[in-house]
Amino acid sequence: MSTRIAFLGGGNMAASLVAGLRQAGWAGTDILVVDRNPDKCDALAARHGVTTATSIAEADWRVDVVMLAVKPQVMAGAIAEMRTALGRTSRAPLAISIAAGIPLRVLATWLGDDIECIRTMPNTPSQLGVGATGLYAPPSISADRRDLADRIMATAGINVWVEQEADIDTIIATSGSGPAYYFAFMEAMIDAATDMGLARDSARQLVLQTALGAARMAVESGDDPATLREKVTSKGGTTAEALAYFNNADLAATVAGAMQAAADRASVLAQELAEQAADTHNTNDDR
Ligand SMILES: NC(=O)c1ccc[n+]([C@@H]2O[C@H](COP(=O)([O-])OP(=O)(O)OC[C@H]3O[C@@H](n4cnc5c(N)ncnc54)[C@H](O)[C@@H]3O)[C@@H](O)[C@H]2O)c1
Ligand code: PRO
Repeated sequence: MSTRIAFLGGGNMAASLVAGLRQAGWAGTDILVVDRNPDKCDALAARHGVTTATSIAEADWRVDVVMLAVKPQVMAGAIAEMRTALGRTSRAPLAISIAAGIPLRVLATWLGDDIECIRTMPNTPSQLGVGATGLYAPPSISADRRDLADRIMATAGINVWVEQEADIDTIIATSGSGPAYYFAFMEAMIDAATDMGLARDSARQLVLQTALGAARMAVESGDDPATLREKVTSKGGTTAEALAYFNNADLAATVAGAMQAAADRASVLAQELAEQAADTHNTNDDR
């Protein structure tokens, strides 16, 4: 029997995952996207043949899996609406969160006792099937449900399971936000080559193909990145000059600092949402 998946939120990341699922052969009719923005729904329906709904209340929630794919700041409200629409169904779907910075203990207060949740952190290259996803499931989740989450996220690229939830914050800082770091580096190189005299389009082609070539070598050659770097670097040559400049500017410390800032932001977000969840709980208790 087919597995029906709903996306709560049909934005950038959901669109990437839907593309990965469709490319892997998942039937469009088994995918429901619920997004209040009709343009997002229309675009996904036209491109991938998925079913869509612009209202959480009116969507058909008879699904096996719900991907929690709205922004962290609006997740509580969206889940509350979904919960009402779901009612106390006899067959609660598995929830898979892709949200940054919402711990499972907070999601549990929003989802209720009967909906189990697995936490994941995918990235946007999922849309090409070359994504990287980190996953964490609490010990209470069955092997079958873990396998289901693994099968779904594997349509997006590689999966890396972690044993403790705290590692998800490091994954956010590594592969979740990571594509943006590489894009920023590409932008800087294109600008520099253009400033140095190349036509922008030539600079763009050279920079992008170099990024693709370097990534493919790092993945496919069997050599580690340090060895590959050494193979480009002639003694007393041009690459050595550029790398010395990076070293003087402490590139490694800059990268480490940026990644720590991303992970710290995830914990701050988690703290804020935990406080918000506790406030809501207390307010409900006071009624
Ligand atoms: N973009 C990334 O690279 C990335 C990577 C990993 C994880 N994430 C996580 O994915 C989630 C979504 O991020 P995104 O970048 O796709 O955001 P986005 O803004 O592109 O998408 C969110 C979508 O949710 C919809 N939405 C908001 N409130 C809604 C509601 N009440 N009912 C129905 N739809 C509603 C919006 O219309 C929007 O289309 C976030 O939690 C983020 O942390 C994003
Ligand atoms: N994009 C989301 C953010 O910037 C989560 C990781 C990538 O918060």
